[in-house]
Amino acid sequence: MRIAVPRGALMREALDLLDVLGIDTAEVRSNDRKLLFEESGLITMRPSDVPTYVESGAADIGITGKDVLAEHPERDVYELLDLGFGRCRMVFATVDGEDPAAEALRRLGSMRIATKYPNMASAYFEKTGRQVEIVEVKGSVELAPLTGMVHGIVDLTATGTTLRENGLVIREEISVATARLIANPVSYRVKAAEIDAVVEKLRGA
Ligand SMILES: Nc1ncnc2c1ncn2[C@@H]1O[C@H](COP(=O)(O)OP(=O)(O)OP(=O)(O)O)[C@@H](O)[C@H]1O
Ligand SMILES: O=P(O)(O)OC[C@H]1O[C@H](OP(=O)(O)OP(=O)(O)O)[C@H](O)[C@@H]1O
Repeated sequence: MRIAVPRGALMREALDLLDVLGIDTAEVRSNDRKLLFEESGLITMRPSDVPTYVESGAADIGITGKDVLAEHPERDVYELLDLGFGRCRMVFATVDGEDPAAEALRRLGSMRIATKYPNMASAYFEKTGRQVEIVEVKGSVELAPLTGMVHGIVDLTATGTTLRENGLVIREEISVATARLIANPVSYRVKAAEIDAVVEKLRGA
């Protein structure tokens, strides 16, 4: 079985869980440039690429954040288990003080919002009846309102440090995300016993 493992924030705890399954993660832990580990069946990648590899069948199962899955609901993967770790919140934030986004809405009838999650952000503001123009950025989203490029951001926060260090405050909480175990639908049928055994072990872990 081939398993897609997220690098970055989710990696250490994902590998700890794979240890529970009896998979040897030592080589992955000791080599942060190599990507495919033939013996253990592990392939490592950015969390946002995990559903792509799992949907294509290049990996049978994988671990990624709920936020990644929510941004791309069209991906044909099964979500099997909430793994509990990697907990963070998707929030709407602006600079501290008088809310520039509310002000823009009043003045212009619309606000500019920077995010790495354009689909989730659009859906949220549509649901709450506000007109927005989404500016997609690839990272360090907190910079966008500080430069005057946008009136607010939609981004993930865990400790709140990045928001605080950049003078931003949470105005609204949109959702909570944790790491999820996902599977390729065909793999799930063909390797049902093996994948069910993984789910049971991880549920107990
Ligand atoms: N404090 C946090 N900030 C952002 N993401 C977090 C945090 N805590 C846990 N996560 C989870 O980790 C994932 C992001 O991990 P990481 O920051 O390593 O990726 P990235 O470098 O942003 O890569 P990608 O291009 O896939 O977004 C998120 O999708 C989320 O599920
Ligand atoms: O609330 P905190 O604990 O400070 O964590 C939140 C920060 O972490 C993430 O960024 P990441 O390090 O993934 O970099 P990025 O902004 O380039 O995606 C997220 O996008 C926030 O910027």
